Amino acid sequence: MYTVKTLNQISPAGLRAFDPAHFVLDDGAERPDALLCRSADLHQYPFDPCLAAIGRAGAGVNNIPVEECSRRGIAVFNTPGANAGAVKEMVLCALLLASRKIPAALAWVQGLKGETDLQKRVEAGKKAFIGPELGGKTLGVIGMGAIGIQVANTARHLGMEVIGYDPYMSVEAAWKVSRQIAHAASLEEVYQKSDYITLHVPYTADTKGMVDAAALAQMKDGVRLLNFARGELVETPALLAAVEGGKVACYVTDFAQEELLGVEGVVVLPHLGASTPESEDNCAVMAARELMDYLENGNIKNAVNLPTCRMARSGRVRVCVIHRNIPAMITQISSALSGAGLNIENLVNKSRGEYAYTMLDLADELPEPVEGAIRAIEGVVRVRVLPRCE
Ligand SMILES: NC(=O)C1=CN([C@@H]2O[C@H](COP(=O)(O)OP(=O)(O)OC[C@H]3O[C@@H](n4cnc5c(N)ncnc54)[C@H](O)[C@@H]3O)[C@@H](O)[C@H]2O)C=CC1
Ligand SMILES: O=C(O)CCC(=O)C(=O)O
Repeated sequence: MYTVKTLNQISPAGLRAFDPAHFVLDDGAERPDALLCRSADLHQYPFDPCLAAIGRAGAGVNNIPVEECSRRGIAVFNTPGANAGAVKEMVLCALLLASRKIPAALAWVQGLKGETDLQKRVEAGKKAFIGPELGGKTLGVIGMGAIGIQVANTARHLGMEVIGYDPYMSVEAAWKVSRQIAHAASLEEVYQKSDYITLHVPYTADTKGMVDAAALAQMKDGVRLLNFARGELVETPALLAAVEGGKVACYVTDFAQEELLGVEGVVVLPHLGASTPESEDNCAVMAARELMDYLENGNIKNAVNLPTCRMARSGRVRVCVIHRNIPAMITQISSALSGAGLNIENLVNKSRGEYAYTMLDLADELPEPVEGAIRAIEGVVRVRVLPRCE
């Protein structure tokens, strides 16, 4: 049995995906095999040595200390694209919120309750909320991943010109981009050409504060900026100064900060981008499946710190070794096995950056001393021995 502890409200569809014959969901567990979370901040979380995996039901993993997890041999999974549709829809809404002064107009009209001459007041007052149409305007999309691509492609249907910037885009992602989307060679190009800019990059050391005073200065006067990626991408004092000075006509963000609340020209949403039943189900089910396959079979799909790795089961036990990506690891592991007279039925080895992963299927049980010998090899981070589930 494997124990999984959840750290946020996870969709019941995801919880139901765990096979009760092999998995126990226990939120009080002190030594779980896996954690399943959404945005819970795990940077100070006391990881137990038993913990083998973390499933993030969502895209961003900035709430997880990924490097520390790698050092400890904890696989970190996310659910690429599973909530992209929900965020795309919210971004489309945000384009209109930013353009047509909808939040301010709503607040104003509500304040007219009980007034006499309501129609007259409305018709006289509505001129305060005039805002431009999206058609014919240029939208700059920074980060052409699962969300950015959907936003870019859909914005074309609103009659917008769209330019996308992503120097790290995968070939697979590129196939999904409409041919009508222009490619921006630099951030400067996006800043200078766009009437609307939307951010869809992960929060990393590289992207932290990327929208600072210098970036804002390059943008068009009256630009509308949308942030459904992470609050930390935008330097708040610089943004507030740009809103105050009219450089930014509107900032719509999904990330609440005290300084942003109540500011005219700033619309703050309570991290609602992925909050649809559909995307909560998608994320939770995908994360549950990733964790189950990893815990039971050692297969890795959608890990952010380990290579994709899959092998059909054969033999009696599977030995899964996370190790440093350095020479002679496979030789040493297979020597430990052959020295004990054990035959490797099948083997797969994949690497990703500093780490590599080797799975070996053995015809026989792995004696404890041999397991110990593999653990003792310099560069081995973690060894898991998985019996074949019936
Ligand atoms: N508001 C919400 O509820 C949600 C927010 N998010 C946030 O949105 C981010 C993006 O999500 P997805 O599109 O699903 O992720 P993704 O991984 O599919 O796409 C991210 C893209 O950003 C690109 N990128 C990375 N660094 C870049 C840089 N410096 N400049 C330009 N492009 C860069 C990558 O190449 C990739 O194509 C997540 O990391 C998360 O922080 C995601 C889902 C829900
Ligand atoms: O779980 C959520 O609602 C947040 C989603 C999110 O921010 C993400 O997937 O990166």
